[in-house]
Formats: sequence, structure tokens, C-alpha cells
Amino acid sequence: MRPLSFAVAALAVVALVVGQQTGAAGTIGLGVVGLLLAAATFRAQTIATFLKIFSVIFAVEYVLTGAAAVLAQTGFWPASLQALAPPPSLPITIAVFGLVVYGISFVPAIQRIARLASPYFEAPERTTATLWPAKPFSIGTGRMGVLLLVFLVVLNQLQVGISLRLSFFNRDFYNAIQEKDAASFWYQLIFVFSVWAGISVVSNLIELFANYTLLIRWRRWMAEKFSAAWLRQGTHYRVALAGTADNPDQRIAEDTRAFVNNTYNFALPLLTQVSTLVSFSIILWSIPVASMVPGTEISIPGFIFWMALFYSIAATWIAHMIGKPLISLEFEQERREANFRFSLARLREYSEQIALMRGEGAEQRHLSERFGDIVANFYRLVWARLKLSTFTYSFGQANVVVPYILLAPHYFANKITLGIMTQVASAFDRVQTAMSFFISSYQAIAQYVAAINRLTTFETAIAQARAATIDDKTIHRAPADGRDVHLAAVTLTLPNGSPIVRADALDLGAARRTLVVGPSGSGKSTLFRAIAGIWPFGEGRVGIPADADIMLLPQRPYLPQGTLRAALAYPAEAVVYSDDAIREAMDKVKLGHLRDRLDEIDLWGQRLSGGEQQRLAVARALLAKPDWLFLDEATASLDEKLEGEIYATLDRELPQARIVSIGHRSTLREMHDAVVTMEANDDGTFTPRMAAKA
Ligand SMILES: Nc1ncnc2c1ncn2[C@@H]1O[C@H](COP(=O)(O)OP(=O)(O)OP(=O)(O)O)[C@@H](O)[C@H]1O
Repeated sequence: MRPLSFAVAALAVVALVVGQQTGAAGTIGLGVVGLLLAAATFRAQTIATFLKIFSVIFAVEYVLTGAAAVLAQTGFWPASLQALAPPPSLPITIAVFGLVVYGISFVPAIQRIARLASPYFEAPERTTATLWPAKPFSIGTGRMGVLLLVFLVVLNQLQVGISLRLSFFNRDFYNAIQEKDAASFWYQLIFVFSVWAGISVVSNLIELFANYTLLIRWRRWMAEKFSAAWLRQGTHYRVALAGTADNPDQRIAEDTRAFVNNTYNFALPLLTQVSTLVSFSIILWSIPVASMVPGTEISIPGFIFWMALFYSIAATWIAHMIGKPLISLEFEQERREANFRFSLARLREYSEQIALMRGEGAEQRHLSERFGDIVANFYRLVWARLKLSTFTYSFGQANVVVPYILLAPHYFANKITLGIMTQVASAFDRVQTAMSFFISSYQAIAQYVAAINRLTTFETAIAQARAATIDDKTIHRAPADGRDVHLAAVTLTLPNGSPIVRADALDLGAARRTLVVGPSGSGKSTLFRAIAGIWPFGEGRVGIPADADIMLLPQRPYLPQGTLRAALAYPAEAVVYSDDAIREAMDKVKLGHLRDRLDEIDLWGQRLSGGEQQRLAVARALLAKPDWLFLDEATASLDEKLEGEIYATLDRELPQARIVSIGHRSTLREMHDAVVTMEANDDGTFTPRMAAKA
């Protein structure tokens, strides 16, 4: 950025000197805004990357077009390229854009967008890209994004130039019609219109392709980033426990898409619209229709321009006032839609239980309520949209005739030609379209703001969940001094802060097999969760032997979608274990009848019986051979005889492993060497105490 800001400053100084000597006000103006731009570019080193990209583009464009303008001013510009010499107004406009980018970097709403958007453009990971006809090449993900964005911005600006050129075609074409000049009519059509219209079509196609490429790459990166952060070290579980971000699935799938699409669909069209606004304003400004202040002799310069500007500003302001409530309504609508989807997904997941309990009626009522929520908000949304649309439709209709009404007196007084009248009408239309960009995209803006809010709160929820694990006032899981799992001064609380378990000092692992018993609800599972490092509420220290491989089997094991082989290997990849090893483990847990169905894809979580699922989880432990195995009522669905056999198998197959079980059956005591009992305290909490084996 620094060398660039020096280049901008150098050009600005040259422009000032040249302007001073030639007395050209435009060139002096070029120098003055250039100095401001140099300062802004210098300071822009600290702004978010996403905005910095625009800053650099405008600074570079200022230097290029500004240098050309100064050369033209000093007579060094080649005569053959005279038609292409930029007027000082072009670099001045570009410099204003640069200043605007720096200015908006202080607006909180823009800062939030830039903070969400920037990480992609900074991503260092390598990716492959193809630029036909060249071979695929490797490039940094962020760099690729920057290149695509820069390309698209420049292309968009060129397109504004093309539409400007076409507006002059418009003028000459209608003048040819008015003057019945057939030769000029055909010349304009064949040599001007066809060429520029062709270029416009091709550039639009290229833009479309580059645009889609950027959007899908960006979205993929964002979705991966969010899901990785959400999945890391049980964060998803803690976020759900804390209840700080509802429907994370929607945030990852839908909101990243809405954010990426909308950021692009606002940033670039906004740029296009502002460029259009400026360039067509110049046309409007130069229309030779003087208008007098009523009752005086004072004429208003740029009358048509001012009319277009005030008309559009007033309309934008009115639309904003009418459309404001849409933002919160859209946010609410998305939330309710996600809740409805979530209820449907749960219904599908618990289909069997619901069918067994004949819960369909209750489910139907629940779904109707959820949909009722959607409908209630929807009517409010429709009403708000109707109000806004009443205004935007009327405004759109009025726009067709307003410029003609303004110009008609001048046309009928023969002060302007038909060509000028149509050119002004189209320029007026462009200016007011640019100004009313916000009106036409108000609904999209509302959805955009809602997506930004949801992504920001999701990010915060993830950060809080992660911070909770390193906070002092939390349960620390650290390498233990010895080989045992050790709890020191641990208090486990519920999410609302009320304590449920107090463990001043507890050593697990003194015996090879330990059984944890206690009343239902005394916090046994919560104790296991704390040892596994996923329970964030409470404080104290849980020491875990360094490098210990810990596995925890819950009462209801999770079976992923896919093959039986994948379910057995989970969370390792299916290829990690040989067929023989997997089949051997299956035999040992008495799942031999499934040994030929390893590669069958099914909803195994619904297909297998509860006991089979629990044995499958034990087979996982046999394959993974952990150092510590925690079983949380992990064999409760088996009959006592089978449970005994499974424990005997674990004992035999994992002789090195420490086993800690939670269980209610008295028969389990025989299979363990020590017992920890959850003893009730006076304050309603429970304390796990090592008891002599009964
Ligand atoms: N996410 C949660 N939010 C609020 N309370 C919770 C949450 N998880 C557990 N609890 C409460 O914590 C207490 C201990 O639960 P826990 O599952 O640890 O008991 P347990 O001893 O394993 O019970 P059981 O023998 O019935 O399985 C219970 O009162 C339970 O309702």
C-alpha cells in the first residue's frame, strides 16, 4: 500500500504543478483529490482486506487515468489516440470512490460485512484453478479470490463505459431519424451499435462466468470454515448446550450462501450504480436547458441533473422509511422457517418411537403450530412488502414519463432535438435507477442483514464456547501427573449455574475396572462428560494421563449414514481396519450374523436393535483398543448373561485398558474391581466416593 500511496501522491503533485502552470481548474482538482487519496491509501493499510482490495483498485486506476489526463493536458498524449484521452473528471471520480471506500470502512455495518468477508481473501491454502486454454495451476485460495474480484470490478467499470458509449449512439441515432438521414442511420446501426452491443454481450457472459466461479469458491471456503470451527473439540455440543445459536445447520448451509451472494450482489452493482450515477449525471448536467428560479432572472445550472437527484433522493428516503420494519420481519421469518425444518428433521429421526407411541397426532399439532408461526409472521411480512411495493411500483411507473414532462416544454419550443430528449430520458432513468438501487433491493437488503446477523451471532457463539474451555472459571482438562484420571476440586454445575456434583479428590484407575453407581439424576453421565472434556459448566481440574487414548461409549451409540463397515470403524475411516479385523471383532461381540453385510448402505441406526447397536459400539472399542474405556450404561440393553459375556470379552481383549462403567445392575459389580458411589450431600449435590467393593 505504501509505494502505491507514494505513487498517488507523486501524480497528485505533478497534476498540481501542471494545473498551476496551465491554469486548468480540472487538473488542479485532480491534484487536490489526489493528495487526499494518497493519505487515504496510506491509512488504508489497516482496513479490512475486503475493502483494501477496492482501495488498491481505485488507487491504481487513479494513477493510470490521472497520468493519461495529465499527459493529455501537457500535449504529450499521442494525437492518434486523442479520442481515448481521459478528461480529468474520470480520475477525479475514481479518486472520490477511493475516498468513499476509506470513509465507509468506519461505518459499523460495513465493518461487520468486511470482517465476515475478508478471511476468504486472506486464506493461504493452495487451490487449483483453470484458465482455459492454459493448464490447471496451483494458487493461494485468497489470492485467487482477489484476482477474480479485481477482474470483476474492472470489468464492471468497463461495462459502465460501454453503456455510456451506447447512450451517445442513442442520441445520434434518434437525431438521424429526426433528420431523415438514412446514411447516418445505417452507419450508427451497423458500425456503432453492433460493435458495442456485441462487446457488451461478450463482456456480460465473461462476467457471469467469473462471478459464479468466485461465488462458489468463496461459499465453499466459508461453509468449510464455519463447519470446521463448529465441529472442533465438541464446540457444536457446547453451542447447543448454551443455546446461543439456534439452527446452526441453516447458518452453515443457507446463511453463508446468502452472505456470499449478497455481498457480491451489493458491492459490485453498487459500484456500477455509483459509476453510472456519476457518468450519466455529467450528461444530465451538460444538457442545455436553462431553467429560471420562478419570479427571478436567475437561471439554475444543471437543472435536469438537480431534478433527477432530488427526485431520487426523496424517493430513496421514503422507501427506506416504509421498508425499515422489513429487516426484523425477514430475520424472524428465516428463524421460523428453520424451526419448522428442524421439527420435520426430528420427526424423521425419531420416526420409530413416534410410530410406536402413536405420537402422530401430537406431531401433527406441533407441526401445525410451527407452521402457524411461519404464517403469522408471513402476513406481517406481506403487509410490509405490500406497503413498500405500492410505493416502488408507483415510482417505477412515474419514472417512464417524468423526464419527458420536464423536457417537453423545451422540445416543443424547439430548444432541444429528439435525440437529446431521448438521451436525457435514458440518462434520467439511469440516474434514478442508480439512486433507487436501495429501493429495488430493499427486500434483498433485509435478508442480507438478517444473514449477517445470524453469521455474526454464530461466530460469537462459537468463540464463546471455545473461550469457555480456556477460561479460568471452568473445568480444566490437563495432562495428569500420574497414569490415572484424577479430579481435583471439581464442581460440576447445570447450565443455569446450580451445582450438581462436587468432587474434591477422585482417582479413577487405581483399579483396572471401576464401576460408578448412584441414584438416577445424580450426575454420573455429567461426570463422564466432564472427563471427556465436553461439559463446560463448572470449575476445577480434570487430570488426564498424557497421550492417553480415551473412548466413551454412551447408552445410545451414534451410527453414521453409510455402510456397516463405516459404522464399525467410526470415527476412524473405514479403510483403517482390515476385513478380517472387523469380522473378528463382530464375532467377539456376537454380531457374526452381519459379517457379510459390511458394505451395505443402510440407516443402521434404525435397522439394528438397541442391543445390536450397543454391541456394535463395543466392537468399535475392540478395534480402536483405547487406553481408557468409559461405558455409560453402554450394555444396558443386553440381558444379564450377554452383558457378562461382553464384559468378559472386553476384559480378555483389552487387557491394558482401564475400564470405568456406569450401570445400575447389581450383577455388574462382579465384573469390576472397585466401585465409586455418588453420595448425596446436604445441599442436594452428589459426591463420587471410592468405596470398598461390596
Ligand atoms: N443440558 C442440560 N441442561 C439442564 N440440565 C441437565 C442437562 N444435562 C443434564 N442435566 C441434569 O443434570 C442432572 C444429572 O444428569 P446426569 O445425566 O448426569 O445423571 P445420571 O446420574 O447419569 O442419571 P441416570 O442414571 O438417570 O442416567 C439431571 O438432573 C439432569 O436433568
